[in-house]
Amino acid sequence: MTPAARVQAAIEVLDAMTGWLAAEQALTRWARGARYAGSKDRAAVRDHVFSVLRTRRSCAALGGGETGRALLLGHLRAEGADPEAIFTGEGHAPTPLTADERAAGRAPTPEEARDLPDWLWERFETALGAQADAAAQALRHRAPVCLRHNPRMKPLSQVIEILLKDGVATIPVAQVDGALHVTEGARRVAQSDAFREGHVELQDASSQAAMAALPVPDGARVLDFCAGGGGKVLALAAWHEGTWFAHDAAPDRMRDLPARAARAGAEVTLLDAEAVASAAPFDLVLCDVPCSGSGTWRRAPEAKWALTPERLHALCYTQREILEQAQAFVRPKGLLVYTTCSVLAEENAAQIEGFQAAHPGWTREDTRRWPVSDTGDGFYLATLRKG
Ligand SMILES: C[S@@+](CC[C@H](N)C(=O)[O-])C[C@H]1O[C@@H](n2cnc3c(N)ncnc32)[C@H](O)[C@@H]1O
Repeated sequence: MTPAARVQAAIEVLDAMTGWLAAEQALTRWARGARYAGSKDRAAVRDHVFSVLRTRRSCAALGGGETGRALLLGHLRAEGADPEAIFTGEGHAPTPLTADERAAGRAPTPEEARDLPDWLWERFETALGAQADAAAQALRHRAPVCLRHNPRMKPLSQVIEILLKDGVATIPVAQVDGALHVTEGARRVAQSDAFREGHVELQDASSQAAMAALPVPDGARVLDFCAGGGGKVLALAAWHEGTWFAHDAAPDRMRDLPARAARAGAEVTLLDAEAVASAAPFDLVLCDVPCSGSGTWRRAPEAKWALTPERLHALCYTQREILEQAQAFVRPKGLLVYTTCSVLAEENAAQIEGFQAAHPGWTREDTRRWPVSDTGDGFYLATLRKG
């Protein structure tokens, strides 16, 4: 495909999403009907679509509208590219720009340039103060790809070499032991020997730093109460000796966990709700709760446009319910750990304050926040000890 044909494909994918078809679904549907597209074409179309979604509001201002064509036009203008050279109508290129399209578009206002809905900007300011703008700006750019080294396998220096042989270049992340920032070949990670043999896992550096901050006693019985794919419990199992349990209200979300655990040489027991109750109490219960994902919106940029105050309210309700359920499974003097990949105060500090108000016997031992940065997502951690 030519660069212009890739732009046309991205326009079609964005138009298919206007009925709220998710980006991944719209891309898959397009790829099924575009057998001629190679992996580089698919990657380029995906990059266009995700770049637009991260910066949708400023692209709409620059392109003069919300259609796929206007958004791509705005994106090209933002990148300093010459839209006339792409919108040629030749081959599979987008048809030439009309006079109206040439005249449409303007520089984004400061509000539009943040690429956040206004109601969320207010929440960013409340939660992050002077750092709010940096967070909004960071969310406009592509996310870093990070790996977690498994110290139970080969030493880190050897693993870096093994990855390099498979075309994956990495550099260690400062201040996060064992975290590697992929600088080249991110799309080759899943096929690399180092990944298939369990030397590394894909995991954001902030999540790794948060798990590394947990005081897990030797031999602890640990329950990952919202385990999903198990990234958090697998990180803990790689660093500590303990007995590891995983639960999720949607058990299907744990379907990859046994294979991931086997690859990492870890043993994790999956528990349904009844089994959690009979296996309790635990020394540490981790609640990596469902959240707005506001610290990770550069990976899932549709979410920042789809979130509503009502949906946020419902998420906060679920988070409270989860804490309430999970606290009952912690042994006396044990730890309850609450984490989100959100930067919003109502999902973070306010939840912990609410919990402590309802449960005065618990002491807060630690609270940490990771900003959205070049190497990691926005992340929040609070550790509470039962009285
Ligand atoms: C943020 S995700 C977890 C990600 C996972 N810990 C990881 O590192 O990959 C939140 C998970 O909480 C689960 N969940 C939602 N409500 C729950 C509940 N009431 N009890 C337990 N898990 C719940 C969801 O199914 C989802 O898999």
